Amino acid sequence: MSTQSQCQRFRIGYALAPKKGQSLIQPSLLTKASERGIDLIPIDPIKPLVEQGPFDCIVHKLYGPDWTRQLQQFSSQNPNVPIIDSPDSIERLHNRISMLEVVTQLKLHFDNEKFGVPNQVVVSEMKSLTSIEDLKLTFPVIAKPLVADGSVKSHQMYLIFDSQGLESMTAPFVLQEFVNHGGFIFKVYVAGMNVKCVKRKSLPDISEEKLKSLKGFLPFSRISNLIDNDKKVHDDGKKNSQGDEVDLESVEMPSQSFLCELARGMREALGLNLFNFDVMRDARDSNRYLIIDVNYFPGYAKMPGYESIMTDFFLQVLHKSAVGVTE
Ligand SMILES: Nc1ncnc2c1ncn2[C@@H]1O[C@H](COP(=O)(O)OP(=O)(O)OP(=O)(O)O)[C@@H](O)[C@H]1O
Ligand SMILES: O=P(O)(O)O[C@H]1[C@H](OP(=O)(O)O)[C@@H](OP(=O)(O)O)[C@@H](O)[C@@H](O)[C@@H]1OP(=O)(O)O
Ligand SMILES: [Mg+2]
Ligand SMILES: [Mg+2]
Repeated sequence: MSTQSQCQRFRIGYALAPKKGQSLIQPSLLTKASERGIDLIPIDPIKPLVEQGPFDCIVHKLYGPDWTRQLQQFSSQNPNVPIIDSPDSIERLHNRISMLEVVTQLKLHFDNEKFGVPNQVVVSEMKSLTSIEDLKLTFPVIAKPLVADGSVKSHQMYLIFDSQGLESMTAPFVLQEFVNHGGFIFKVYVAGMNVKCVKRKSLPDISEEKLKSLKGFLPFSRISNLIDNDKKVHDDGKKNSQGDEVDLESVEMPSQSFLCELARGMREALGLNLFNFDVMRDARDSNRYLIIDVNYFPGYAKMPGYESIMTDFFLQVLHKSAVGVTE
């Protein structure tokens, strides 16, 4: 998109929790957006949205019936102003089953790559829990909260090694098979048509040998949320299952065309513009990719060059909206 002429400026309102606003709306983003004709304006969630503005677009990551009502009222008075994204579409990512169902329903085919999700089941109540074999899973498994609503507890997980560990859990939770994947994951950030893949540290592989010595369960949370500054994946044993240290730098990225096509499919199926998804490369088959998590409006500021990517996205939305109006 060319730089906007000085006379034509766009106003994008953003409604974010204070901590999120501070991490995303950095001076570098404000400057980049302004240079390209966009003013990013904070929305006060306490005041009526319809009394704020005018806006050419709204981006948000707030939840709750009152905020949804505010968005509906604003949309009814401003039907041509894009709301990024619709609360109904976002809601699908707040459940760890529905967030991945979309992936299993994608009708995409690639020459080399295979993709899917790990085997998983919902345990709604402990009394229905029988054996791991009945669940058609094998240890180790990961217990993840069924609800992924952004609360701290929605990121609290447990690596489970045996039936004793399983019986220690509190339902409801999703039980997902643990797949060895080399101690790193790919985090694929999507902002409209813009797709950016980064590498992050992950749980280390668990060899059959090591599994024999592991008992009960091991709690963990948000291990892939931080950026590895030294580009190395360090696990507790400092070695992956092959016995050598994993160097993120040496990890080969999946093909960009595969990721872009996967992102396009998810974007259309989810009806969302702003999300990322975590992808593991199966340690047993380097062409097999497993999607394990989809997050709404993630931490884009951790993405290299996020200022240009976000501004490109904003301009694409504004252009589409302007063309839509004249059509
Ligand atoms: N099925 C799996 N097999 C192996 N490792 C896994 C699996 N699922 C999750 N992990 C590891 O646990 C980490 C956290 O899992 P997940 O991404 O589902 O949690 P989250 O709290 O939603 O994370 P985020 O901060 O990305 O939202 C993953 O990044 C990966 O390192
Ligand atoms: O800041 P937020 O509350 O949006 O936290 C999001 C967090 O971004 P940040 O921690 O860098 O900000 C994201 O990390 P990356 O995937 O980008 O690594 C991811 O963990 C999301 O799941 C979180 O959203 P939530 O699931 O909790 O709603
Ligand atoms: Mg994740
Ligand atoms: Mg997540």
